[in-house]
Amino acid sequence: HPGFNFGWGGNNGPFGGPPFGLYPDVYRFSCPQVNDIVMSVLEKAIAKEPRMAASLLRLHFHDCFVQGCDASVLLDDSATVVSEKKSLPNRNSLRGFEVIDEIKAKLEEACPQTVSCADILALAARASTVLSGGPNWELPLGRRDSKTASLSGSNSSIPPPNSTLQNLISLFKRQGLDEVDLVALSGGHTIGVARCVTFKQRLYNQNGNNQPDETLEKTYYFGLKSVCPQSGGDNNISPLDFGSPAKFDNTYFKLILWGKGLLTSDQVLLTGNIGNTMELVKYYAEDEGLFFDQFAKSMVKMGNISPLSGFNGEVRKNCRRVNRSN
Ligand code: HEM
Ligand SMILES: [Ca+2]
Ligand SMILES: [Ca+2]
Repeated sequence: HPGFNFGWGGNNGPFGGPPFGLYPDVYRFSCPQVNDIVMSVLEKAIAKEPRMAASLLRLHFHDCFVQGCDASVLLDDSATVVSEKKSLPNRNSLRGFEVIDEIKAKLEEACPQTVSCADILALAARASTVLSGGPNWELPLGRRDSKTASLSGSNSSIPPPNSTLQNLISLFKRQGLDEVDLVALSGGHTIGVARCVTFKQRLYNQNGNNQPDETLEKTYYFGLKSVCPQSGGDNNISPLDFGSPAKFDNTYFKLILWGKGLLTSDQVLLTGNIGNTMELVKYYAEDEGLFFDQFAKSMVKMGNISPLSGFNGEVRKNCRRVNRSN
């Protein structure tokens, strides 16, 4: 939108946020250093703990799938808010909130009440991808923050790890995302880990017959059993991509071809037998550049799910709570 840069990202005045939807240059005048600040905090955080990149990427996903990308996921319980942090997909699982707080604090110092928490999540997801060796992309900004959260939405909209391919496709479709987006974005599992409780069913009772998932490669299966016993050990963790858990690459797709996808939702992209997801897994396993290009496009698409703009929402001062109305 050249010519539309009026500094609307300021968000302080009566005109609220950008009236023209999201665009990359929103903070050009109001907070030109926004990306540098995000990058510098994350460089340190990820150097200290590589997994933090994965946790932040996932945070943006879990935000966007519930009420859109509005930072609803960051709100704590309060008199008016029932937090999403307690939902089945989120509790004992989502992490990175302190790092988001740190970025927000630095941004409030540099450009008070300007950069929304929803934009911080989108910027942190991109920075995490880049710092892990993945693609960069031009990121539309100008999202505003919600005054509400949806615990029930979080429970119903985020796909569970034992989803069938049909289920995954329909949950993504509800967000305006297609099968290409589903396969590319699942590639986010090229970094990070999952808890035993999220893949245990595959090891011991996939179809209610007390048998493991047949699509699990045998040596991988035995390895997983040692991390994830039939009873107990629910919080033991295993990499989603054991080939390169801290590197953003296409190893995730290669492992799926070899029957070494960790979650049911990973493996069914190959074996689910609907549409062209199998071909897409093969393409991305063969051609990392193709995966990177599509991942970037699909991240922009996911980041555009129902943003609040204009007069809607607010720019929170503290990402964990809504601003006071008086
Ligand atoms: C396709 C449907 C998806 C399902 C069923 C799914 C499920 C899961 C589950 C069960 C975990 C482990 C959580 C835990 O053990 O506490 C996980 C982790 C993760 N997910 Fe997904 N996910 C999906 C899509 C995505 C997407 C679209 C992204 C981002 C683009 C993503 C990024 C991640 C990352 C990076 C982690 C690791 C987090 C960490 O190590 O802290 N996932 N996912
Ligand atoms: Ca949200
Ligand atoms: Ca990897």
